[in-house]
Amino acid sequence: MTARNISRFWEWGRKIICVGRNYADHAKELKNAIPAEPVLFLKPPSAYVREGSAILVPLYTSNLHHEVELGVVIGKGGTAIPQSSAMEHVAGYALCLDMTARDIQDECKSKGLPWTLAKAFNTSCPISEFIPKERIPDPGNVKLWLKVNDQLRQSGCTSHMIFSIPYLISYISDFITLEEGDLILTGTPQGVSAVTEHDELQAGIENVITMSFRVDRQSETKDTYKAK
Ligand SMILES: O=C([O-])CC(=O)C(=O)O
Ligand SMILES: [Mg+2]
Repeated sequence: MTARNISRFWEWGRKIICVGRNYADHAKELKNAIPAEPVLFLKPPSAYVREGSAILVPLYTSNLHHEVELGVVIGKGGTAIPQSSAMEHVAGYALCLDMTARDIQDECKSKGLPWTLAKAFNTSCPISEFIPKERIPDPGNVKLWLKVNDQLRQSGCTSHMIFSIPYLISYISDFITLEEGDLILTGTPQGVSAVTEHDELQAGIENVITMSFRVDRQSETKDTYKAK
């Protein structure tokens, strides 16, 4: 048996914990209140998609949005981790997209239902290569950007996060035990917008990494989700 390698964390089948509304400009563009505590939701490991494969638009949405986010890869698990030692639990980072079926999310919000079908579908979590911790000495001050068909749509800096990475690790681990190989998506800055099939997405962490994905339509005709 070969040893597991954290640089292929997406193969481990661990949790993807997402933070929402962590940038005031994005909360504002969707007319959401600035949260007093982090807003959390989950994606399953089946949401991962790697460069070379396409992001598939679910058949039930007509408004699939991109959200570029810094991902934090957990290297050492823990429960009730204090903020002061939170960074010792980080193995590295990944550039991530939190693909969101915005129309479905709006509907779930209005009905008071969970966001699962809006956020957790197959290919809803495109990720870059693993970025070792040393390559981002200050994760609280990196620039994220995203282009659709060469047009800049999102450009933000992690210094504008409402809740810092140590705060998020500490907060989450009070409720959900963090395990080696878990990924935390830290929220998106403003500029989210719709993508459709044949679009080309490019995203980057300035001076660290870039990645690209194409968008395709789901080929199956099975559409079991009934919105009405
Ligand atoms: O769907 C949303 O707007 C919440 C979210 O994921 C984010 O802010 O990154
Ligand atoms: Mg998000």
